[in-house]
Amino acid sequence: MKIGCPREIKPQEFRVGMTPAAVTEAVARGHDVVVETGAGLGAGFTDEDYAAAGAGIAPDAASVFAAAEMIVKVKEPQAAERAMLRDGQVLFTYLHLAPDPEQTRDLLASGVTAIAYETVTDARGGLPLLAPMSEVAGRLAPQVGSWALQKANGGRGVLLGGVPGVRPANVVIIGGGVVGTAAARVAVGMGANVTVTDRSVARLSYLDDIFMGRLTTQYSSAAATADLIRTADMVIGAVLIPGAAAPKLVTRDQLSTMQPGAVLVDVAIDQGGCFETSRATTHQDPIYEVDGIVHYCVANMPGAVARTSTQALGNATLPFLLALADKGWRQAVQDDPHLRAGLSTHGGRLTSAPVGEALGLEAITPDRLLAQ
Ligand SMILES: NC(=O)C1=CN([C@@H]2O[C@H](COP(=O)(O)OP(=O)(O)OC[C@H]3O[C@@H](n4cnc5c(N)ncnc54)[C@H](O)[C@@H]3O)[C@@H](O)[C@H]2O)C=CC1
Ligand SMILES: CC(=O)C(=O)O
Ligand SMILES: [Mg+2]
Repeated sequence: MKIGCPREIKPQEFRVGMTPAAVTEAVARGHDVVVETGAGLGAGFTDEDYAAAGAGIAPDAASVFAAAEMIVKVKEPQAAERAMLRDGQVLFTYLHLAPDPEQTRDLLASGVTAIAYETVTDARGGLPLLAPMSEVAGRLAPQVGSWALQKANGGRGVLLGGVPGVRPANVVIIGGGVVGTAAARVAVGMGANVTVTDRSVARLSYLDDIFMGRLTTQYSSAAATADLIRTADMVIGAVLIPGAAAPKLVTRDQLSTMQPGAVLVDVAIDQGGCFETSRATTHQDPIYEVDGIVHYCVANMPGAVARTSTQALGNATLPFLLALADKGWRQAVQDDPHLRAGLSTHGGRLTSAPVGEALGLEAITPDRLLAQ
């Protein structure tokens, strides 16, 4: 198969869809890989590294999109990229369609077969292609939140760990999955007073076990959230209902109950955000204020540590990428129900029920599509 890897064009996105190591494996199995010139530079991989791995180097994105039967990317295709997709082509990347009607419309209009990293599943109920980036974003969340808490950035001027004789900051993490657990690890390590909430008692029990008393767990309810945010210095939004738009768990009215200069870090922004006042920001301009509360809502947080993230993402995507290239998308998703869970559009049809529900569009299941 001809595999194409373009340079990411989302602002300040330095990751790349394939590492030279992934290229080597694909080429060894008889596939052709074409990489856009400069695609890996942000992650520390040069054109020479890709050429040595066996890739062809293309001068621009248009040549990559024209040549490739499968496009491998990181972020959801931007409008200029969507215009280059076509029927019969496979797109393998993050999509986050539920909060994004324009992208959904364009993917359907193009006829592309789009497989979303973030809804591919594993045998233990996890999301193996989301997890590595959630590990990164979770670790970054207290780091960027503590920067936003600094006075010069609009925050309340509170040091996360406090100092002897002065209390540490209160950090509330809503959602104790991969992001929430990684955020808790770093926030606890920085000396904050951490509370994690979740709707899964089993998950809270796991967190209680592994943190051995170094954080507090709380069942997530509207009342518990209202109570916790009043005294919070930082609230990290880390909930997920796979494929669906994030539930809004803090309303605008509630901001006035919070301490002025407190910080909201909405990691769930890529699924639309879990605070009513969240809107996606970029690494260039990451924070804004609403009613005295600082919001950090960068939808591609892992792009900030592009080398680590590219390697972690590449490790996770490689087996799926090889299956798609070796077998073709239809056989690959037929053979693997976990990869099938990522199938989002094909030939102008939406194959994700949560996206259909979020956007009011008709969707059929991947199983029905394959049976036709
Ligand atoms: N902004 C960014 O750059 C990035 C964003 N993300 C996003 O972060 C979010 C979280 O991802 P993961 O941790 O991997 O998901 P996950 O599935 O591991 O964890 C989500 C947790 O939220 C819990 N939950 C669901 N509804 C809840 C509620 N009402 N209250 C409290 N908890 C609730 C679930 O029980 C689960 O434990 C996703 O939207 C993901 O796309 C992930 C990586 C990068
Ligand atoms: C998961 C995601 O949206 C990201 O890594 O950018
Ligand atoms: Mg998006």
